[in-house]
This record gives sequence, C-alpha cells and structure tokens, in this order.
Amino acid sequence: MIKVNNLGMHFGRGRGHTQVLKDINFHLAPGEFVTIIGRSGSGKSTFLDILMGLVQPSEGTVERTNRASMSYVFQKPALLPWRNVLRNVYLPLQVRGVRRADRLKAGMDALRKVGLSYAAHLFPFQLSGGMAQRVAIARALAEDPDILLMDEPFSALDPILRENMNFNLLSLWQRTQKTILFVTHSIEEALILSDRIVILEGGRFVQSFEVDIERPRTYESFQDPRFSELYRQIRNALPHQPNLPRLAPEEEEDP
Ligand SMILES: Nc1ncnc2c1ncn2[C@@H]1O[C@H](COP(=O)(O)OP(=O)(O)OP(=O)(O)O)[C@@H](O)[C@H]1O
Repeated sequence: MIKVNNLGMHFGRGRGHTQVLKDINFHLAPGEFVTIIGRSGSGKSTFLDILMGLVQPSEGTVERTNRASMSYVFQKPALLPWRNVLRNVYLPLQVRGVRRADRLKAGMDALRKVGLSYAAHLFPFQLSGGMAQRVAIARALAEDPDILLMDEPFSALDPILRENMNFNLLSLWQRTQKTILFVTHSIEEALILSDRIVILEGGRFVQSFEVDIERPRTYESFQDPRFSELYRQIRNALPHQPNLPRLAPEEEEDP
C-alpha cells in the first residue's frame, strides 16, 4: 500500500537545523494494522504528515500503490462547532463537491459504522470526548479511504473508555478491511491493536515487533503470556530512567 525509501526530514538551517527523520525505510501491506511508538518529539506526526502529502520530505521517496486513498484522524477531533454531527462527518465530501444525496448517505453510513447514527443531529458541545472522537473517525471513514492514518486518536480519553474505543476500532477494522497506521505512546494500546509495532527513536525506526497475539483480540488478550513478553521487550527498547533496572525476561516455569 505504502513504501517509504530512505526518507529523511530536517527543518531550518545553520544553528537552527534540526534533523527529525533519517534513513527511514518502511512498508505498509494491504489490510495491515501497524503502530508507531515513539517518545514526544520523535517525529511521529512529521512522518504521518509526509505520508499524507502535507509536507515534502527533505530526502527519499514515498510510493503509494494504485494511488491508494488516505484519511487522517487527528489527536483532537477538530469538529466545527456550528455544524451538527452529520454535517461535520460529510464536510470533506462537500469540499470535494460530492452531491448532497450521496454525501448524506455516505455520512450516515459512516456514523452507523461507529455506532453513532442516533447522534447525527447533535452539535459538538452535546458530545462526550469519546463520542466526539468517534465522529472524527466517522468523518475519515466517510471518504472511504484505503488507508487510515491515526495520530494518537484516543490519548485524551480516560483509560476505560480508551480501552473500549480500542476494541471498537478493532471490530471496525475487521469489518471494513482497511489498512491502518496508528500512532500512540501506549505500549498496551499498540499491543492490543496491531499486527506490527515499530519504534521510532532518534529519528529512525530502530526496532520492529510482530505481534503474534491471537485474533480476535478481547479483554482476555491482556492476560495472554505473549502480551506481557512483548510488553517487556518493547518497554526495554524505549528510554529508561537511568537508576532503574530494565525488565527481566519472565521466569520459565519448570516442566
Ligand atoms: N515546521 C517545523 N519547523 C521546525 N521544527 C519542526 C517543525 N515541525 C516539527 N518540528 C520539530 O520536529 C520534531 C518532531 O515533531 P513531531 O511533531 O513530528 O513529533 P511527535 O513525535 O509527533 O511528538 P508528540 O508525540 O509530542 O506529538 C520536534 O522537535 C519539532 O520541534
């Protein structure tokens, strides 16, 4: 779906020069769910902006197979307060000049996919944080993209709601067969969602983990021994407090 070759990105020059991304090679296969984890300022949003074509990279190329279409879900829902939910959801279609009847249908279909058809006529101030974020997802789905780019979409939600939204997204992904590239700071969230997790550190993709936890994932998946094993490996691949020991591998049980 997407292939990134030797990508690099820097901003400014001279003393203000910042190298944000270096030598990035990356691919996203059809139907795959891939998550990027990296600390704040590691260049995750810059990477998504480049994939989306909002920013030109300083070096390297981004190839997209068969001109696959993409939609972006931002960290904040960014809804227009004077438009109701349905009119927010079909806004990108309206901008593209899609006929009214078609955009109403696409908007309602997208709201149904996130379980919010009942809220079509509410205004943003009447929504909870989780509802607003689902409206933002519906707005991205209304365009029926091949690829969804999601930049920390649930980071502002409380942990229980966030977990529920994760399972919500998984069932949506299974039903719609979209390809998803997700960004988060949370190892748990990455593990419950993804097929593959890549770590962005110092502007490079330093490690990649295949998440071989059985699907469909459920609340039980948190108890899967592979979950805690992968958690340890990924946590150890991220920066540590210098005075604290790293996580030891789990003890093997006696046969
Ligand atoms: N237009 C710009 N001009 C100069 N520097 C920039 C610009 N955009 C981003 N940067 C710098 O690039 C680095 C990476 O920013 P980016 O927003 O991609 O990080 P991030 O990993 O998404 O962070 P967070 O997790 O906090 O959202 C930061 O140091 C930022 O200051």
